[in-house]
Amino acid sequence: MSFLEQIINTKKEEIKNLHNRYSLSFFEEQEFFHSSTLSLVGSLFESKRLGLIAEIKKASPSKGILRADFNHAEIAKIYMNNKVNAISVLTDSKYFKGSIEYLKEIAKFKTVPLLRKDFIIDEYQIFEAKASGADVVLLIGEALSAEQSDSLIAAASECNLEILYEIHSPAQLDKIDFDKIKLIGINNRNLDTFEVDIRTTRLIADMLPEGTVAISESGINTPDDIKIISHPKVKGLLVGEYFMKSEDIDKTLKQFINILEETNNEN
Ligand SMILES: O=C(O)c1ccccc1NCC(=O)[C@H](O)[C@H](O)COP(=O)(O)O
Repeated sequence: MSFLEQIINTKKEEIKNLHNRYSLSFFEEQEFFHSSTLSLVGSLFESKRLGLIAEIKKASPSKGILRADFNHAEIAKIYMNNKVNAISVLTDSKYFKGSIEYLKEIAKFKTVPLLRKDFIIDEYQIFEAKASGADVVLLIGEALSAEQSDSLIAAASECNLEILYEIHSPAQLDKIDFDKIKLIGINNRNLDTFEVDIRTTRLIADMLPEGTVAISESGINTPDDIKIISHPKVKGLLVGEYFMKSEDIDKTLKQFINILEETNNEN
């Protein structure tokens, strides 16, 4: 069984519990379910530099615990104070030590769009995301059939949530309905082997149709990485581990944003 299949099996169990515990009306009764959302796409287009989605990620399956003194709310405040374009909140508990509660708490003081980062395979997870204050949901192409994709896209649209549709190989492009999907996450990490190759971004960005915007995800640390990723269709980066491992997240983030601004001025 591949690692992704293993995660999806865990999700199926979690979703059974979610269905048993909550009715759809429970989500509809939550305050966030009816509040307006913040636009990641809008933020990327308004940005004068390459966009940045900074991730809140306590642990990863490939590296284990990334940050011992982890405090989701403090990290979120640092990200917001530095005006990142969005915050990605890992809500998977088993493999990433995340929580949907982190998303709910951060949403109470959000000033930038929040991405629910999880392995979404069921509409209930979309309704839960909206009820917890998310603005964007991640859909992972490799984890979904065409039918599942269609119903999740419809549910996200019903909830007024934007979609970041993630792929990590050119073969996964064939499944995408580009009339509905405009924001593509190109994951430089192979989800089964955990291998990272940041050249994946340009390889796939070259194949995207006009009107599509890409975010490069995973394994991004240095100014050289940013240069290798640079491509007209790539409007943003998603960075987790690099910030999580920093002794001083605020300082590291400021330096990173300076590099993004300098890179922009050079182009
Ligand atoms: O992070 C992992 O090890 C991982 C393993 C298997 C599936 C997904 C995984 N990560 C999810 C992500 O996409 C990353 O958290 C995100 O792109 C940030 O990557 P990084 O900057 O390398 O932390």
